Amino acid sequence: MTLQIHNLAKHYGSTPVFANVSLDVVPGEFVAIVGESGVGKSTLLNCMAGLDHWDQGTVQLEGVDVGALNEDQRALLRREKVGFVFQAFHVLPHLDVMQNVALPLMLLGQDYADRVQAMLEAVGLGALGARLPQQLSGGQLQRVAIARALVHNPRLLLADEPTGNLDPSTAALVMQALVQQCRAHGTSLVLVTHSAAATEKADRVLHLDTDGLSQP
Ligand SMILES: Nc1ncnc2c1ncn2[C@@H]1O[C@H](COP(=O)(O)OP(=O)(O)OP(=O)(O)O)[C@@H](O)[C@H]1O
Repeated sequence: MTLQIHNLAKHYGSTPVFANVSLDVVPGEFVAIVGESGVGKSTLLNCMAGLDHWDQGTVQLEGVDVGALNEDQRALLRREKVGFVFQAFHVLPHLDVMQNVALPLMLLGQDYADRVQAMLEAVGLGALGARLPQQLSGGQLQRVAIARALVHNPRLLLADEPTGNLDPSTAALVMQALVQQCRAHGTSLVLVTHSAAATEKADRVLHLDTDGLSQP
């Protein structure tokens, strides 16, 4: 199992965000999570990556109990096993496209030249490696983020509203690249979104509300 969440509950102070969240994600599966604004979708995604703390329940990533790890151990697990794609792209402006995509491999101390170029070609950016982010369109920037998120072959990719800043046709191309690359790498994908179009290729669509995840 790539991800196992059991009975997760989270509060901010005395305000409950969600409770009773349980989810199993198998290798290569694409799960989309939808739900009203403010219901805790981003918070749940952050808990999956051990970036946020929860009050009750367990999160296991590839069989590792994330709640039992200290911050350094969580960071290491994340670096090896998880990739992220966010709405706001989060590419580093002073690094060129190749350097941005190489970052996860550099942090892991792995060889990157061939792998980065292959990843850029896979998302249709093979000729743009030397460009700076400011010289790219929104759709191209998000494809850089996808290449960077998958370059180290993580087991789980967490995508938080990855098409939120894109027009519908660019959004469709970005989702196609995201799903295609996850499938090609056997990477499980958990996507949080408001976009019905973005959920189209999902194996499962789940609805988050204050009392957990359910089929919509
Ligand atoms: N650091 C924080 N301190 C207190 N409350 C917070 C904090 N971060 C988020 N919240 C609250 O927790 C709830 C869940 O936020 P979250 O961003 O996870 O929701 P979401 O479902 O992803 O929303 P959206 O769809 O609008 O992005 C919201 O009510 C938000 O106001």
